[in-house]
Amino acid sequence: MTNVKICGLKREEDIIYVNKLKPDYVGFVFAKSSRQIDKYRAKKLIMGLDKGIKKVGVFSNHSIGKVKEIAEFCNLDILQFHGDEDPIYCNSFENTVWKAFRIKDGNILKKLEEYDVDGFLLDTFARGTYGGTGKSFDWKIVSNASENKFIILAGGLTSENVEDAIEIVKPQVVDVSSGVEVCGVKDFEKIKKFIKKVRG
Ligand SMILES: O=C(O)c1ccccc1NCC(=O)[C@H](O)[C@H](O)COP(=O)(O)O
Repeated sequence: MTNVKICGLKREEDIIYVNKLKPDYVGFVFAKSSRQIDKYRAKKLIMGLDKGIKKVGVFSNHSIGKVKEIAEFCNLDILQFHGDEDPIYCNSFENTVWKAFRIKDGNILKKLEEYDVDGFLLDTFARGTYGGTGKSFDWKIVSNASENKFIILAGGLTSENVEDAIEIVKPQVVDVSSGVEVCGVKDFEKIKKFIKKVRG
């Protein structure tokens, strides 16, 4: 079964939505973004979150000390590194680590082999931004990646395309942000439809 991550929660309403709809993971963005929140807001939201939902912190080129401080303060389960973090950086934490790779073409696949992390998040390359673009990439490039790696597929997923994406990539997790938003905020019906399409 493919698990679901809903990324970029910011509001109390978002927590109410996910507590009802029960994705497997939710993401809090500490990277620079319109979805960025600080550790105090994240902790407040996490206190109201259903205990069965795993909490992912999204970082981008933060110092190791800063990540550890936020992870402990917010009691994060998973650290997702969306910037230019190298393998040594990624192995500096006790938590589960997912490293994001932004796909432009097949050349990036060699890069994955340099990392010994718990999950490989495959997202779309877009110049000048690290994630949350709402743009998808050619999934055929990574169609074999989940044979020997834990793959989180991201980038422009929606309730309309997620079934095709799962069929081609067979990821362990699908990750969505823009595709479940209306006017920049999370939308209950869109999240519901997305999860229904993934779980059947
Ligand atoms: O979501 C952001 O704004 C963001 C900004 C900077 C780094 C990472 C970010 N998001 C990480 C995620 O896990 C997103 O869910 C993923 O990039 C997919 O986003 P989308 O294409 O909007 O579904």
